[in-house]
Amino acid sequence: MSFLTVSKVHHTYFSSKTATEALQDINLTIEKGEFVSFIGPSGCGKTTLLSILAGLFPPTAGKVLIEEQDVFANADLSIGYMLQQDYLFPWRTIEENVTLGLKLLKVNKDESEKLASKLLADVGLPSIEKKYPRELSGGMRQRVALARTLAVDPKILLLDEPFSALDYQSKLKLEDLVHKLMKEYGKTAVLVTHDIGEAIAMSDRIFLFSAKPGRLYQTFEVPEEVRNLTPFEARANPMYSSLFQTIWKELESLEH
Ligand SMILES: Nc1ncnc2c1ncn2[C@@H]1O[C@H](COP(=O)(O)OP(=O)(O)OP(=O)(O)O)[C@@H](O)[C@H]1O
Repeated sequence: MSFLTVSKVHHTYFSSKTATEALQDINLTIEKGEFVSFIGPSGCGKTTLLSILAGLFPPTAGKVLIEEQDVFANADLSIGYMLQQDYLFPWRTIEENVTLGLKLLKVNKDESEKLASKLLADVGLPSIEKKYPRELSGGMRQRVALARTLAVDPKILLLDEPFSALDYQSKLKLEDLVHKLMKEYGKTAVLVTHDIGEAIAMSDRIFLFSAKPGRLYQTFEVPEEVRNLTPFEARANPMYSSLFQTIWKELESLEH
């Protein structure tokens, strides 16, 4: 049995006047510890599927199971979400932001603060516990958001374009960091991105979706040689360039 199974998922958004079919018959599996990306033309349903994986709403039809449990029916399945915006609370210190989820889980204060310090060091931000979000750069704030997400030890991390608001250098650095930590912590992750290069550099597999309605069009396996490199190093590998060309052409054919 796979770690995560998406089975016969359809989703239609209904309003009083219209029905928009966002996803049609999506079937896929993700293994434990795998890093996968969802890519595809705008409107192909990437965010809709990620929201369904997060259990935010149920699909119109079909099921999503994590370790054989329905994600929508089991609110206690711990799922980490990282978005384009960091959503840090400005009036709370960095430590308070990182430990917020732990507080809800009733972890004691000493233990939470110890974990926050370790995670902040892991994301390359030691000794900033007592600072406030306004004192940090965008890249630093996203690192804090990553520490906050990891603090609750989620079974899976759902990453919805978490690097897209950053400048290019910060984006590359954060990609390397997320990639390294996901491997170190043995986490399963799903990344939604518009950036083919980012998908190849970070993932084990890439799911390409077509639009109107969103269907799973093709799956690409990233060659092992590329997977064994950091995202930064991967970009200089000839196999990366070759896969980039292939996916680019497929994506272009879907957009015309
Ligand atoms: N809340 C909603 N109500 C109605 N229709 C919606 C809603 N959210 C998304 N849609 C529609 O569902 C389809 C899929 O949208 P979704 O945002 O999942 O695609 P996406 O691939 O993430 O797009 P993008 O790459 O532009 O972010 C689109 O046609 C969109 O207009």
